[in-house]
Amino acid sequence: MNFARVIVDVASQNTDRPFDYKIPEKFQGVVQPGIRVIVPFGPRKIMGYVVGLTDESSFSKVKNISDCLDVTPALTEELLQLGKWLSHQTLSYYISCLQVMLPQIMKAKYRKEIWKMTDEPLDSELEQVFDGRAVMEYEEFEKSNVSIHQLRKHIQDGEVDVHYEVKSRETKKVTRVIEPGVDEFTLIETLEDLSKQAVKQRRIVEYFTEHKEPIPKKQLLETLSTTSASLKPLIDRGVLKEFQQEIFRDPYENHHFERTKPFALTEEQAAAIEPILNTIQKRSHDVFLLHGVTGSGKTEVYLQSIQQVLNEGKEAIMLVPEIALTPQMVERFKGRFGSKVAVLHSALSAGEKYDEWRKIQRKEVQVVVGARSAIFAPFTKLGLIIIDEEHETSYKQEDRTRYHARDVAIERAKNHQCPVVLGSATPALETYARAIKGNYQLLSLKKRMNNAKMPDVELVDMREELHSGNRSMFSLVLKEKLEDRLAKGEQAVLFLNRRGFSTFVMCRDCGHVMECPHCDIALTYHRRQERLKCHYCSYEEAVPQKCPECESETIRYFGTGTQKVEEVLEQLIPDARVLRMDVDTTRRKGAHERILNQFGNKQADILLGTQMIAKGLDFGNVTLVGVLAADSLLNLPDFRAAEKTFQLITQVSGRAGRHEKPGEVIVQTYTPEHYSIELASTYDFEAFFNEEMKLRKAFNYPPYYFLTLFTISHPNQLKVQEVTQKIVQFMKQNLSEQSYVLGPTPSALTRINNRYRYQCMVKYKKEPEQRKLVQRILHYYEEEMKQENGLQITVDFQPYQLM
Ligand SMILES: Nc1ncnc2c1ncn2[C@@H]1O[C@H](COP(=O)(O)OP(=O)(O)OP(=O)(O)O)[C@@H](O)[C@H]1O
Ligand SMILES: [Zn+2]
Ligand SMILES: [Zn+2]
Repeated sequence: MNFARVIVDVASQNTDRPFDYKIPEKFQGVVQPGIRVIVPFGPRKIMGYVVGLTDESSFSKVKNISDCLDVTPALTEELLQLGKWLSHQTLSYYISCLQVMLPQIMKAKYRKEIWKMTDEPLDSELEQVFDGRAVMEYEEFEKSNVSIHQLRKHIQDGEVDVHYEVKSRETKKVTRVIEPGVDEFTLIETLEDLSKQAVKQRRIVEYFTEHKEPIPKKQLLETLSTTSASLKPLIDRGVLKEFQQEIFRDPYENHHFERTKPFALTEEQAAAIEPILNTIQKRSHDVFLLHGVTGSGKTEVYLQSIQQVLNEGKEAIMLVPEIALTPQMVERFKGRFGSKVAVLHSALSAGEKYDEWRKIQRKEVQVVVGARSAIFAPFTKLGLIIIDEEHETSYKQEDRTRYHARDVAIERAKNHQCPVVLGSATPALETYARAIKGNYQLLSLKKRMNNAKMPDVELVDMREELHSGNRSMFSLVLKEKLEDRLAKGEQAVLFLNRRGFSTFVMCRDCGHVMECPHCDIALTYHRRQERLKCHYCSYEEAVPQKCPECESETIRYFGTGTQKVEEVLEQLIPDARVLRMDVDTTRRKGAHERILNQFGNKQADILLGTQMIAKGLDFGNVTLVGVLAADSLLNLPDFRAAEKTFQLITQVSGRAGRHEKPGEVIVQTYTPEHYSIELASTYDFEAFFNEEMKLRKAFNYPPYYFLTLFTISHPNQLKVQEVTQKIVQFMKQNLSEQSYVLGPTPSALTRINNRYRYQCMVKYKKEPEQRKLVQRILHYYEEEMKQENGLQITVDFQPYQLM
């Protein structure tokens, strides 16, 4: 093959196709689909992905590939195909889809430099900037007063040139390793030949008569307390070999994982796992929904399914939501499968992530446990994909390539002819509807382990609490129960939902709320620094002493943060030992784990936290769960608000009474009559599903209709309105009668970072031509979207964030 087809690292409509490059002699055989190369492109050199090889090119002037960045393909043939599919699904550039599948660190880094091409001094200030050097960073020129016209003139005169350097960022950590270079007998012979004085050499050879495996040089020298000087003659004689070996940064290096054995499955578990195991053995594709109440032993079903896959010599991907990827969770998989497991999640450093990814690529592991992007693990013999807590919206990527891991999982499983298992106690409405229709196979676990009861849920009406004179954020019952557990030496979990909930500052006299001057949104009060911050742009200011509107001094903080709850709790129950777990207390590496360990070791009575504690926790001594403000999600402008509320209450309640001791849940709410709260308190998923489906049907929402959301933004409000209006009209004209095109509507977050935001929402059942229409729109506005701070149009074919 003489030519390679390359997707270049430039995300634009014009470059969204393969370019042909000639494969120079020296790279023949090395260049193959999936490897990363460096190619000339216009005046510069950039990175690209080889997606195919061909003997002939229809272009007359074809440039050479400059360099290869990989020896082993970074992307498998299947992933190259998947990238194509992804780019069609999400209407993103192929290059963006290829990059989303690889660790961040493998993206190229570009450096722009200016090279002086003459020995004569330049007749401008640029000469001073060069300061006697032949090469300088482009940035230095930008910082100087030399104009771009001046630079251009020098370039035209051939006196300077602008170079683009491509750097690959990944670094492999290597170490020098020693191993025997001869067989055991020769080693023994050598030992006999060595003079008695060569004590150190003798010791080394002796060591290797007993140890055949390679050992890091440093470790060898330390173990035998010797030096390189004694090693060298042995290496020179060929008795020992020294070489470089790649070592992996293992984030779990210092952990000891207790090996676990499979449990004997309960009757329910056995019935649920059987069809999964059958499908694995038959090597066919199917999608299962494992609907199991919290604590019903879903994880054990996953573990034993994976075991089956390994027995078949195949590989498995296990997806877990980022916040549930706790050390406890990792331990369950490492404990069962040991070093066969790689872990991919965002808390790892870029280097660690790359190393975990390399273990997969080098076939050193057969199981990957990870968050969303682990769905792209470069396995070639996939036998199973599991998505735990499948309803979690974090499986949807919210920028650039807006993919949903569930869709990608199903696509990959089709490619590999293997099953997908979606698991949840509260499946997404869309998923459950498909399972009922028979598109997915429904498997149920209705009972908790050991037939433990689901904890009783008591709803506390906070309005009544207020009427009876209790102004605290803790109801009397909750306070009493907390004290009761404390007395018994049992533990409690307190959950505060912070999504859509924040501490804002308001004037009690005139009602003025402190807002961000760039975004139409209230500023959040940060107590530690006594500052107000915007969570959408980086704006911040000091807390004012007086109201900027009416000069009153009665400025007050509203809303509830975990810090605030902690303080109140300290006054309410001074003896309680409280651990707080939220973004603030878990920022440091390992903090998450430390807090959970402390709680597990009973060094605290109460674990207070946000979303982070809603999932995956499995502590037997927890017998009480309190939900402080159950309705905070309900008021969001989102048609999934009720669904999210139901899911969250169910998940949190599931943390209590998981082992021998029975559990209890207190849910504080201002709207106990809301069906999502009422039905969550009786664990009635079916009833909730039916109720919610009625509403979705009435308002034409998923799963009855599909949605497409356009978000248009620009600094000028009139401009945004005008463009949105045009898009609405265009879609109305071209879509079928059965579809609804809504808009232009200001987004719930109408202004972010000084940009106005409007929406157009399309509700449809079947529009096979829709993507083409959207493409035409994007094409039409392409020029305007290229301008800095210009028009932005994002299109989401499966929107979860509607604000
Ligand atoms: N067959 C079994 N025999 C004995 N114990 C089991 C069995 N299966 C699971 N368990 C134990 O029961 C507890 C609950 O199981 P698990 O955590 O797997 O439930 P889950 O359905 O994944 O829960 P959640 O959705 O709430 O996270 C765990 O401590 C687990 O080790
Ligand atoms: Zn005021
Ligand atoms: Zn802002």
